[in-house]
Amino acid sequence: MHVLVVGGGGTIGSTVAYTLATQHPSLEVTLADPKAERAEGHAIDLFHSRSHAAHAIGRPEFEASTLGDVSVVDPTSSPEPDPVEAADAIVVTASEPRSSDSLERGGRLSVLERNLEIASDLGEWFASADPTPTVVVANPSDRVTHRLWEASGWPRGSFLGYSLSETARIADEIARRVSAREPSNGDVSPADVYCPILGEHGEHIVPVFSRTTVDGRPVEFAESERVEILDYVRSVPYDVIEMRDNGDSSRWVTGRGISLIVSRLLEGGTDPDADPVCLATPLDGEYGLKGVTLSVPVVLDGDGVAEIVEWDLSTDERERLERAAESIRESLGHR
Ligand SMILES: NC(=O)c1ccc[n+]([C@@H]2O[C@H](COP(=O)([O-])OP(=O)(O)OC[C@H]3O[C@@H](n4cnc5c(N)ncnc54)[C@H](O)[C@@H]3O)[C@@H](O)[C@H]2O)c1
Ligand SMILES: O=C(O)C[C@H](O)C(=O)O
Repeated sequence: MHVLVVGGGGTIGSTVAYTLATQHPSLEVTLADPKAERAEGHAIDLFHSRSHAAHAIGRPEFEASTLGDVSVVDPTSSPEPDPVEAADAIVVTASEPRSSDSLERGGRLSVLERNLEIASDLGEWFASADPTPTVVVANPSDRVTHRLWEASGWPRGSFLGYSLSETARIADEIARRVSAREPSNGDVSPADVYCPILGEHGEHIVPVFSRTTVDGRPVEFAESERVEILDYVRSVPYDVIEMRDNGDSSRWVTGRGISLIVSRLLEGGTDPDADPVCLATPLDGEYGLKGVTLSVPVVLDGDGVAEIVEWDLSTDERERLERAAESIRESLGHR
């Protein structure tokens, strides 16, 4: 199996590559980045990190003969053989560098114009290869996913815009709040919280409070609490950036979430009886929306989105989803 990480010399791309390479020692990983030397620095380090584990430290983690390679290509030099053709899954983290405008809430939109141009170029590159499931991380991820889909000519189900970190963030905040309500019951773990999030990866997130559970039981929040929960989810990635000297965004939760999605794609999809996962995919009438890409519940197979699941939403959730769609359409110039 082969994964291509486009933007693999950067923070998120190299973190995804590390996570995948250590989880799947035989996986071939290619890092595509115009900063090829920087990518090569990651590739050498990554290869050492995975080959390390074949040596006996008490016992080897895997058989040395199954070790996969980590390689680098410069996408601007028409690499042959084409790594897009070789890939079983692609991750796109290619992005304009973070600017001073991107350091606060709403900052994802500051790289819109340049990242749409990058997406158009990548789409042209991808177009000559067979459709391959592609997880899009570069921000603003829903708009970039939409542009990449349009430019590639691949089926819409090939594209999955990544927005899942918000699910981890909201679970953490809900666990804290529910624990504080009844301290005598002990702490609730975020692992016991289920709160899917639809909509935009940005200010227009739509937490589905009507389906939220703690330990499998429905949980209610007053409107004032919902506002505070939303505020936390929107702000915390920017607090993380600031705490890390405005250098990198949330590489660990993002790297882990993307690696989980890629792992499921390589295994042939999600379990049919598991909860759907919320990822951005181009819509064609689902939820009454067309010509826009935003996060909705999806079931995965080995090619990408096998099915978009249409949940019954509350009136407030539906209106918020429509507002998210409007905001995305507007910034793409689609009215
Ligand atoms: N969706 C999410 O949840 C989420 C989370 C974190 C970061 N992000 C976004 O992911 C993107 C990457 O973040 P980062 O911190 O890794 O940035 P980064 O600047 O460290 O890395 C971006 C990399 O893309 C490369 N690149 C630029 N143009 C390219 C092209 N045409 N082809 C291939 N590579 C190209 C750059 O050389 C650089 O190495 C940003 O847009 C960021 O906002 C999204
Ligand atoms: O890169 C960012 O601006 C933040 C990122 O989208 C995140 O959710 O961590």
